[in-house]
Amino acid sequence: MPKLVFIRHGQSEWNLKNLFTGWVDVNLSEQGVQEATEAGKKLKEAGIEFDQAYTSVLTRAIKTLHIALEESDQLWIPETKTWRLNERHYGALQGQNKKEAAEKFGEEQVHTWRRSYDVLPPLLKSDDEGSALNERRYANLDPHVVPGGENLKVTLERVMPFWEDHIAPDLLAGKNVIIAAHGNSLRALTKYLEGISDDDIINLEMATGQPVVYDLDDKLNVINKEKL
Ligand SMILES: O=C(O)[C@H](O)COP(=O)(O)O
Repeated sequence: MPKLVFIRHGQSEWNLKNLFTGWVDVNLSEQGVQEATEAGKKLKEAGIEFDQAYTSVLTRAIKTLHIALEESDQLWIPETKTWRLNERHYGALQGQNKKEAAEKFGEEQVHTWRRSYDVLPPLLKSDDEGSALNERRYANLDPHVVPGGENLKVTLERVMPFWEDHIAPDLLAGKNVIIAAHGNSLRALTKYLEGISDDDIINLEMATGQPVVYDLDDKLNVINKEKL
């Protein structure tokens, strides 16, 4: 029975400042490093041995993975980084303070932007200097797939090809997999894996730095879910 572990990155510097982050590449805060270290200790205590790691191309998730793996003596395992596991792109909200946005646009609007399944945030234009099109790490992508803002639905749609092509085949081959990613890319995968409805997904939160361990059957149905 394969095990699948999701871990949202530890607290980031922008989580600490309460800023919309999305594809902006910010570092872990001191607390975030601590959370990742704790996560690694818990994985070690639980005796979970991984065969493969996946993460995004964003520093906060990569570092969380490395710290947790090092702490559990598994830094050597194969790992793959992909933009498809990035945080959802928060469009023109990126860099704005979440509390100030709620004062400006209203609590309800901001909650809808943050948690609804299919409402898009205000989009970032492709000629905006903050556009991901200006970043070397996305230079090999077809510019059409580089988003200017995503809702959870679009995030799920860009995560799924990677799940189908890489993660699911590993699990079907019996490998234990860890995915270190982000609040919303992991909410999208959780929705898929647990069959959560478009309405109910609004209530799902991912804690920073907390491993979520799934036992799956040989058809990748969830047998057990445990938060460490
Ligand atoms: O991108 C961000 O701002 C956070 O990592 C996730 O934010 P959210 O909880 O507002 O979706």
